[in-house]
Amino acid sequence: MPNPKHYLGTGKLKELKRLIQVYEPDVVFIRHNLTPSQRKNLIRELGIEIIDRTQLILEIFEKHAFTLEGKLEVELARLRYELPFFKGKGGELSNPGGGIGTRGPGEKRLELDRRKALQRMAFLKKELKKLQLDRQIMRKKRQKVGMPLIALVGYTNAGKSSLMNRICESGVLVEDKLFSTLDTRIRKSKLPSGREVLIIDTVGFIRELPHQLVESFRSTLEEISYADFLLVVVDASTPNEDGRLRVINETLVEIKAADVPKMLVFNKIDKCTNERIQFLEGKFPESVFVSALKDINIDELKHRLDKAINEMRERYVLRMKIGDYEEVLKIRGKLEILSEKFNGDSVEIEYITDNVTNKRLLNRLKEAGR
Ligand SMILES: Nc1nc2c(ncn2[C@@H]2O[C@H](COP(=O)(O)OP(=O)(O)OP(=O)(O)O)[C@@H](O)[C@H]2O)c(=O)[nH]1
Ligand SMILES: [Mg+2]
Repeated sequence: MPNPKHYLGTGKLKELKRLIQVYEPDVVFIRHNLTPSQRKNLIRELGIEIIDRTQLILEIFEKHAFTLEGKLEVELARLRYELPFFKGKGGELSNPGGGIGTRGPGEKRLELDRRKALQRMAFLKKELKKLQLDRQIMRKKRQKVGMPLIALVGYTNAGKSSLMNRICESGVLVEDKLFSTLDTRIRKSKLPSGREVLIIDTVGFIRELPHQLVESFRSTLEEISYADFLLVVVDASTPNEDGRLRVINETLVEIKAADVPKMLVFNKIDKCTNERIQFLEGKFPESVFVSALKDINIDELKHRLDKAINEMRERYVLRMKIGDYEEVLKIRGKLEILSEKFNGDSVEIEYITDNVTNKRLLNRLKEAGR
């Protein structure tokens, strides 16, 4: 049972004090989430900076916030996290000058900070709303361009960014105005069949992401659910792949991306023994084994990706007004039409296509307000 005052029990606290005396660290990291008062009490008790899980994760996200939206999200999350620290003790702040608890200058400052923080948070929320709209527009433009969007997902340090560099044309960022300067994590790649795809790098999943943080980064993570295909990147050289895969799948469910078709990519095989690779191959026969660093099997990965995207072909039936049929005919070449049934002012068509094209078609019809 964690001690409510310090989080650590008296014995642990004593031990920690001794360790601090011996090693004189600059900071102590607690691998759990502390309440503001626990952190305050610990800092007071130990006389040293204390960092808890949420703070550490915030730092990681800060490091990864390439986009304006990401940066604002991190700032908002940090303020949300820090807000309770601005609070004074038991009601003193809400009862200015009253009774025993006359406020000192320090508390006044705290109240000021708190008000400022709340103002800033309101501002950030407003800005984020605007950016979300921009993102929607961006997404629509991207769909019009018609390239499938492939997201690299997985744990931090699995090698997603390295893999992205390998798969994509020599470091060219997709800087087309279409994608705006907001999102520089998207790059273009040409697969062996000549099909062009967009690859998006994402922030690594972190185990037991604190709930308030999932909330804060929802829009960044949600982008994954709009991808047409996921490459789930796993570091093959570290054990417990099952645990990591479970967390990845749970996170994908949480961000509503569980239904996106995906392929498992084991990276860093240059660091693995042959036995380890054989073991994983036996366990995950559908996956691809690569080394982004040593450029092993990257061509194979591209071929498999090509094939997977082409195979996402299914049979669809769509009924619509005859007037809307022109939208369908615009991309007729990409549809294998099996039948057309005209009935009054509507038409029912049955066709086969890949689901990227189909999704795009449905979006077009939706956009046209139909
Ligand atoms: N040995 C080996 N190291 C690799 C390989 N791929 C990536 N790395 C190393 O692994 C580390 C992490 O690689 P990144 O590409 O930054 O990993 P990431 O998944 O983008 O990490 P986050 O952005 O933090 O989520 C770097 O030091 C890479 O050089 C590989 O195939 N083999
Ligand atoms: Mg990365």
